[in-house]
Amino acid sequence: MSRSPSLPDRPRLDLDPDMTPEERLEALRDHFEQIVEVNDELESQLDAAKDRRRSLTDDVDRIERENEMLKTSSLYIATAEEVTDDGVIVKQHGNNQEVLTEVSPSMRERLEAGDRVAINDSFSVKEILEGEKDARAQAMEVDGSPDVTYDDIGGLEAQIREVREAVEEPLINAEQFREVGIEPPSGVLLHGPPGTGKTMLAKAVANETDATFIKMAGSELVRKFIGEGARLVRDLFELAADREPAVIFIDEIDAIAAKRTESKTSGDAEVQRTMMQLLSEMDGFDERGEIRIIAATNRFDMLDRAILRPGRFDRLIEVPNPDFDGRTRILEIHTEQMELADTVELSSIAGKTDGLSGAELASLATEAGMFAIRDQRTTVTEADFDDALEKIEDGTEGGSVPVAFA
Ligand SMILES: Nc1ncnc2c1ncn2[C@@H]1O[C@H](COP(=O)(O)OP(=O)(O)OP(=O)(O)O)[C@@H](O)[C@H]1O
Repeated sequence: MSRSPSLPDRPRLDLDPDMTPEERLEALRDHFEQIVEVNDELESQLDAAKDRRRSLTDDVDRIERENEMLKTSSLYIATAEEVTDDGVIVKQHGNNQEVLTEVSPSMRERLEAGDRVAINDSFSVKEILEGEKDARAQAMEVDGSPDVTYDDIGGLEAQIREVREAVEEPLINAEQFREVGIEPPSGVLLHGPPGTGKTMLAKAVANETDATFIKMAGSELVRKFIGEGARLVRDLFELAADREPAVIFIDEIDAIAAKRTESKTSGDAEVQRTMMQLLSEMDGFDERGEIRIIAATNRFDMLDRAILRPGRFDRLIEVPNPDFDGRTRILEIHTEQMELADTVELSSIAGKTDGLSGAELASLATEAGMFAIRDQRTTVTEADFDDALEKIEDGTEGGSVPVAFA
């Protein structure tokens, strides 16, 4: 810090009684000039001091802001790896940095190895993230033996054929692919409107190949597990390797693989990291063994084309809303267990339901059953289907899409 400049000496007036009036006048003039000089000097010192005060005030404001930011600054997510006598070893997510840190005795009592914790810049454990212990379990749906079969899927014969060829064959006849010397498609992307059977297709392939079905929803990765997307994608592939043969199903992939937008918010950076992790997992996937990847989207137009390059999601399968035959078959499937009146013509209902998805047709069947129950009947009539259709159409017009009962 610079020292304050010293004050100028106060001018002295020495008047000798023996002085002539002229000499006295001269001395007074000199004294006056000295006073003016000192005054100028003091004024310039005052200006400098004011400048300095302004700059110090700016510094104080800046430090106060920084202090405020530090007090409210983000915490990082880490896993407590080991609780030792010397402290706790935590591993920060994202950069995998491991540090030994101290915790308060009360926190230490509650902390167990494997807990997810929030740490600050100096790695102090600020919080134990209860209930979120196993993000991996929450973010992924693992089904060792899904019970959906191809027969449960209506109206998607061509899509079933393509999925079988792209996913099932390479899993069952891996050796044959090697002998012929061709690479099976890396990933399959199912795209089409919501509720058309994309998830069912992925589950049916896993069922048919006795593979574990592992589902992860892209939207959840970016909404619920902020800051952990990339790690969870890595975990997903690790889990699939542990459980092979496995079918990885990434639903709503558009949430992590949308075209890059102009904005550069931290949220975008995080989504970007998650997508890069997915791409790198897929690119390093030659030695993957018996793992196949299926992704699904309702927003094909939004996808970043990088994920469609060869070696990534290079087999595109469109899964549209069902046509007339498809709707008839879906209605057959979903009314199989229902007591229908002999007069019910499913083809007639299919004729009235153009534009409805498989999920909406499933919902229609359930709603029709509800109308019969309300009327205390055990047999469902075509009028029940008409009432149900009206209700579903009202719901759709109001903006809410009916929920399908799987
Ligand atoms: N083609 C179909 N055949 C029979 N049932 C179907 C069909 N499509 C959808 N359904 C019914 O709708 C439910 C939801 O379908 P599914 O989850 O497979 O759709 P999705 O295309 O994955 O939807 P989203 O894009 O919203 O995730 C299924 O459990 C089933 O009851």
